[in-house]
Parts: sequence; C-alpha cells; structure tokens
Amino acid sequence: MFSNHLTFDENQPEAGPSHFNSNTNISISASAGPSIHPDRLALNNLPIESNEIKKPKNKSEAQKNREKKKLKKRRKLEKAKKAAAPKINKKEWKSDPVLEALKRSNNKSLDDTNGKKENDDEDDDDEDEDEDDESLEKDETKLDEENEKERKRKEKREKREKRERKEKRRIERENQNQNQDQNQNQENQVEEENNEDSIMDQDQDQIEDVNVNEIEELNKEDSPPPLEAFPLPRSAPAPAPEILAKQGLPSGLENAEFIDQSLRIELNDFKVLPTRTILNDKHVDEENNVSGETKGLSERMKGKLKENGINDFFAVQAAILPELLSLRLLPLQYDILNDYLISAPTGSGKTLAYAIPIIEILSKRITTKLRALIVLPTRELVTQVRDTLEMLSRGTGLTIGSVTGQNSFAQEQAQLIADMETPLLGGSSKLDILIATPGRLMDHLTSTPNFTLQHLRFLIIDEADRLLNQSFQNWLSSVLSFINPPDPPRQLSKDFKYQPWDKVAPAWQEGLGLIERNEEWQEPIPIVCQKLLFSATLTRDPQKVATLNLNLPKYFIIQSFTDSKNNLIENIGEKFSFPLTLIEKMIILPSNLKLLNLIHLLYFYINFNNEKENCLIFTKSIENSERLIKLLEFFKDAFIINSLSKRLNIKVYNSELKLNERKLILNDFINGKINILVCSDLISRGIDLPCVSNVISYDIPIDIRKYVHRVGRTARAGRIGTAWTIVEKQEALHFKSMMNNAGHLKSIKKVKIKEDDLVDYKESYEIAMRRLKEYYSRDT
Ligand SMILES: Nc1ncnc2c1ncn2[C@@H]1O[C@H](COP(=O)(O)OP(=O)(O)OP(=O)(O)O)[C@@H](O)[C@H]1O
Repeated sequence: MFSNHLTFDENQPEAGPSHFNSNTNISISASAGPSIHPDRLALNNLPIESNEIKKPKNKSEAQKNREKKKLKKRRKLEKAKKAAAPKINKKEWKSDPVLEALKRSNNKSLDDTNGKKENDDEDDDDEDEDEDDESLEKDETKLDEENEKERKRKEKREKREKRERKEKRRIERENQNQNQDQNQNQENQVEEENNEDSIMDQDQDQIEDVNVNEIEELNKEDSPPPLEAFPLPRSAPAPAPEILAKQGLPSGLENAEFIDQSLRIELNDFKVLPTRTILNDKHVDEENNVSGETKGLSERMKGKLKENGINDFFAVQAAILPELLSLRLLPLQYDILNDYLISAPTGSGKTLAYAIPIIEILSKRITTKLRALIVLPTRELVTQVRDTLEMLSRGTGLTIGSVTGQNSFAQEQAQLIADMETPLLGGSSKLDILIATPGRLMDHLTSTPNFTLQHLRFLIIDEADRLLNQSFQNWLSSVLSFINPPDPPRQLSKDFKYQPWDKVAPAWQEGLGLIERNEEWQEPIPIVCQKLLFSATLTRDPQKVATLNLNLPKYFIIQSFTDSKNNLIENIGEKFSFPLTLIEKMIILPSNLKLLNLIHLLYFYINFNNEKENCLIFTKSIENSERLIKLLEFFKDAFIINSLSKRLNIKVYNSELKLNERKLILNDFINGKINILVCSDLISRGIDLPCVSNVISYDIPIDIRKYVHRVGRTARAGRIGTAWTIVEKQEALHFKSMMNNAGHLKSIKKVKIKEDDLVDYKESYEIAMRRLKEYYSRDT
C-alpha cells in the first residue's frame, strides 16, 4: 500500500538504522525522492506501515472508505513534502542529533508497542486527518457503532501513547541540552515542562497544536534552506518602439514627407500647388485664383533671388514653397490652413524657405498690421534674418522690425506701435513683420499698449528645438494665448470709446464682444494664423510637438536618401541629417597633447595660404576661448615660419565682446581678414558665415545637437567643408557612443597624428606655455 514511499529490497544495503526493522533492509525508492532526509522519512513512514500490518483483514465498507481517504490525504502530503524540499546531495546528509535521540526513544517504544509507534510527523498528520475523520465518523456512527467504539478506543490508546512518547522526548532533550548554556536550558525546560504539563491537561485540539509546533521546531533545525522566493510582480515590458513612436504623435506627423537633400528645382521650373479649400463639404483644389490674389513667385522676387546668386531652390525650399506660396493673405473661411514642421540640415536654406513666402504673401496687403512674427533664440540670428528679409522685401513697402533688448524698451515701443495713447481693440502696428527673441517679445506683449498678435497670418519659430526647450516665462503658451481670441468674451468698460479706424481681426470680434453668434450651429470665425517650425535638429519627441497645439500639421524631413531610413519610426529620437558636402574627422589623443595637435592641425593640415581657407575653433566656455587665443598668439610669435607661410590673424569671438565689436569681427572673418576665429558656442547655431572651410571642436560638444550645429557652420549651401573634433582619450567612449546613438559614427574618419610630427612645434609651444603662465600669474 505504501510501496511508493518505501521499498523493501533484500539486496540493498541498510539505509536506515537497524532498529527500524531488524530483519528487513530498507531502501529509499526513487519515488520517495532524495529531498527528504532519510531519517525523517523512515520516521514518517514506519509507524504507518506497522499500523497497516496491524489492521484487521475483514474491514467494514465505511472503514475502507476512511482508509482510502486517509491514504489519499497522505499521498497528497507526501507529494507536497517532496515538492517543497530542495534537492540535497545524499552524501551531505548527516544524522540529526535530535532525531537520533527521538529514534532511540521511538525504538524502545516500538519494541514495547509491537510496531504501533508513529513519529511526530506522522502523529501530526494523523491527528490532522483524525480531526477531519471525526466529522466523517459522526455521520457514520449510526451505520457502524461497533467500529466507532473500536475507533475511539484506538484513539484513546494512541493519545496515551503519544503523551508517553512526549514525556520521553522531553527527558531526552533535557539530557542533550544539559551541556549547553545552563540558564538558557533551565528556562527552556521550565517552558517545556509548563507546556508539557498543560498539554497533559489540555484537550485533544490543544495537544495537536503543541505537536505541530514541536514538529515545526524540529523541522526548522533540520530543514533544508528555505525555498527560493516567488518572483515579485514586475511592470509590463515596454511596448515596441513602433508603438511608442506613435503614442501621442499628432496626426500628420505619422505621415511625414521625406525629401531628398539633393533635390534642386530651377527658379523658372518652379510651380505652386493649387490652393486647397473645402466647398460643399468637399476638398477642392483651386487651380485658378477665385479671390483675385496672384499666386506663386513674382517676377520681382525672381529678380531679387537671381541678383543674390540664387538660381535654383534647395530641397527644403522646393518642398514647402509650392505649398506656402499657394496660400492667400486673407484666407476664405474654408481654406485648409496647415501648420508645418520642417526638419532640414544646417545650411540647407531654411531661412529663405519661410522668408520668400512671407514677403510674397504679405506684399499684397493694403494696410499695415503685424501679420508675421518670427521668433529666434539669439540677437545675432535676429539680425541675420532681418537682413535677409530686408533684402528680399525691398520695393514692396513692407515694414520689418525687431525686438531683442539691444535697444531701450521705449525705443522698441516707438518702432513697434503707431499710436500708444488711444485704447484700440485691434491694436496699432507700424510693422508688417516682427523678428524677436522670446524674452523681449513677452515684455512687449505684457507692457506695450496696442501691441496685439490678433492679425498674425504667420508665426515662425526658427531653431524650434532650442526655443521649445526654453521655458522662459512659458513664452510659447503665452504667445499662443495672445494669438487666440479671448474666451469667454471680454467685457468692455463703459468708458471705452470705439474708434472708427479701430480694425479688429474677424476671429477676435466675438471675443471682444463686438458681434454675437445668434445660432448655436454657427461656427466661430477661424483664426488665420499658421505656425511654421524650422530646425536642423527639430525635436522628434512627439510629446513636445503635441504641446504646440498644431492644426492639421504637415511634417517635412529633408535628409540624404543615401544613408538614411526614410520612415518616421527610424527618425524618432536623436537622428539628424548632415550636409552632403561635409567631411568629418576626429583625432583621439592624450589630453597633454591636445594643444600640440591643434597647432599641427592649423599649421599643417589647413593651408591658410589659400585665400578660401579659414577656420572656426569651438571651445566649451568663454574662459577656454580666452586662454586658447592667448596661447595661439604666443605660439604664433615664437614659431619661426618659413618665408612661404602666412602669418595668421587669430581673433576671439564670445559674448564678452560688445555687439558692434562682434559685428566687426564677423565682417572681417567673412572678408578673409581673419583666418582663425576662436569662439564659444555663441555662434554655433544658425549663424550663416559663408565660406567657412574648417570647423574645429577643440572641446568636444556636450551633446549631438551642439555637434550638428557646430559642424553646420561649414559645408553650407552645397559648399565643401571639413569638421574636426579633438577628442581626449578619456572622452572617446562618450563621444563615440554619442555619435553611434545618432547613427553617425561611421561618417567620422579617425585621423592619427604621430608624435614625431609634433617635434617641430615643441620648442615654440614650450615658449608659448611659459608666456601663458606668466601672463596669468601677472593677472592674478
Ligand atoms: N537656393 C539657394 N541657392 C544658393 N544659396 C542658397 C540657397 N538657399 C539658401 N542659400 C544660402 O545658403 C546659406 C545657408 O542658408 P540658411 O542660413 O538659411 O541655412 P539654414 O538651413 O537656416 O542653416 P542653419 O540650420 O545652420 O540655420 C545662406 O548663405 C543662404 O544665402
């Protein structure tokens, strides 16, 4: 019956102590599993076996059923034990002194009671089962009273035997513990004695509880290490990049249009797209201009462009000019007015891509209102863009102004507003186009009377990624709120006097309480302002873009088709495109050789005898640019150059200089009077210095965006340029992984400069270093 627990094999050597069965060898069967200590196993099973032997052969049906149930339970228990116990190498098992003592006392009892003994575990099991059985028996007593009596007698006998065994075990344990700490022992003994005494007096249930506790204690001492904890709940794995990319991606961005960077369209072949509108719930492409506005590129504009050497449109211009030039100055109510996001490499002609349509569309205006606002991150860029717009708008009558904080606030107000005295709902503007830095723009929006953005037709955010990261006074959401009409409508004060020339934008009339919508179904007059965002490193973070509240956004990505994967998923994250004509190199070196290598680069690799060669050197700080310029000047003085070599003109350019000084320096650099310009990142972004042939990052850029903008100062407008990055050995890992993450490492060629090549410069370099030290010690 229990053969699945124990097998009796006469050929096997003795597995347990001989007293378990003096005549029969006991071996542990495979089914018993190696996970249970053999001593414990033998103790567990032997009494059951002996009980079985003792059972009468002619049992009643109820008794058989009970036994079957018992057997089932026992099997379950055994299974659970096997599963719970970890596998332990049999060889490592040592006999447990407590168990040994138990066995010895059991052995005696076994002999005495003729095989009726049970070990503690078994007791426990049986008691548990008996408890269950008791309820069964109650139901069955009527059926078999005799058996019931017999069972009760048996139970009483067993309980008595158990008590006796317990007493023996207690004595056994006391003897064992005598050698240990006596005080502790005494305490335990008293406790145990108390327990035992109470056990003797308690009812059956209490006895069972104590037994269970004791067995647990014994098990603790002997038990194998605890089972491995169940794994804790973990967060679900991140969704696939494709799904992530699409989360929160405004519609339109999913369907980004990819334009090949090498695309060119000749000015004469250029055609605008039809104006798109909705008529009778249908999209209609309006080929002929029903509103009478002329569409497309004017002859005047063509002439201006050709005058400036522009004979064909670059990819970014070819992509969006046909769309933008089809727009009306005064859109009809159902014209489709998209917002645009344009990501194009540095020097690819983004400025003209928005400057041309603005000038072309606004030049059709009759009255002056502020209709275009261009926001840029720096004063330099504002000046540069203003120059371009002024050049293109000459002869149109458009007025262009800028606010950057360069002039006083009052001067700027005078430039912006025609009438600051009369309160006007529609504002009063002297300008058609305003170019601004965000900080100064906010100041005017909050403090300049009659300055309003209600008439804006275009809001352009250039270098958008940088501006989106600028939280200055939460400028972007403020600007957007100044474009939208007041909601709920503003209540005008009783003193307010409406002036007949006060022209309020149609979309604002309801918001200013001038008109009321009679019917619920009447749609509000739409805002006509379209947003255009440009950058070489335009954020592809869908969440950031989503904050712009774009209307029907269209996303153009201009990049090289040769090395990029043209789908949005691949382009989400820090993936940027570079000018096709850019050559990139890096020199990895120990930091003590950095300066010498830079000198070698300047005096060997770049041929300044060629008029067209010049160099921008980027450092990480103003201090570094100051130190470097000093050292290069001292070196230039000390270095004996051969008669063919040119003496280099080196200048520094950083924000410490006054604005007019900066202007002069940039002019001299552009005109070839300065060969090397050592600068901070002040001009790394957006500044268009034509003909920069070399860019050197003396200190590595802190991130990939900085890298893109620095190297983008060369190789502009289709010209060839070289970008060098000097990487200290300890920075190499960081720099390479940065480039690798951008999928760009392969495009950067590694250049190795031998130490022998530096020998010629060493003497002059040492002189320069000595002078530099003297210079700075004098300073302090
Ligand atoms: N179609 C064109 N043909 C010839 N030159 C052009 C054309 N379009 C732009 N350029 C010239 O290319 C240069 C770079 O243009 P622009 O400054 O607009 O580039 P960008 O894309 O804004 O660069 P960045 O991202 O660095 O600001 C300018 O000198 C501009 O005059």
